Amino acid sequence: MKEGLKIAIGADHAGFDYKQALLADIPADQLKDFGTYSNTSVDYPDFAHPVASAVESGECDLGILVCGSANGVAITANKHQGIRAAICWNEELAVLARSHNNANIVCIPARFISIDEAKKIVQAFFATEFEGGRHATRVGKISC
Ligand SMILES: O=C(CO)[C@H](O)[C@H](O)[C@H](O)COP(=O)(O)O
Repeated sequence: MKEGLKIAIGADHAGFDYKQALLADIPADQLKDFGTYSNTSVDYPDFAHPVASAVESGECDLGILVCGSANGVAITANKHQGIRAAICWNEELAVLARSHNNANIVCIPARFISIDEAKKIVQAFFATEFEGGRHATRVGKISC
């Protein structure tokens, strides 16, 4: 984990166990956990919006969102103007999300990958820098 990086994390009940496993790899002083805090059924927008707001405001540098398919949290997070949330189900997609799309939130499909895969995806996401160049031109055209 890059020193000084501040990470926001959130999940619904379907992503709770994965969120807890991911917490173990992030220093507590670099982390803000927006919940949920149990396996009790909840609504994913209630956790995706706070994570997206924290990254959008600059309170946090990058975000992690976890739900069953990653669709719900990604759809919700991408409603925020300053957010580029990417669904990643392998490491290569995580690298491309950062290097080509300057994604600032990684969305994990907990019901479709293993916890070990999720950990590798998050590490790859954090370890990759945006390439800029031609990709910056394209990312600049995303916001309407
Ligand atoms: O948004 C989703 C579906 O695209 C997430 O995967 C949720 O985690 C899922 O809908 C939760 O489903 P449940 O049957 O209420 O556990």
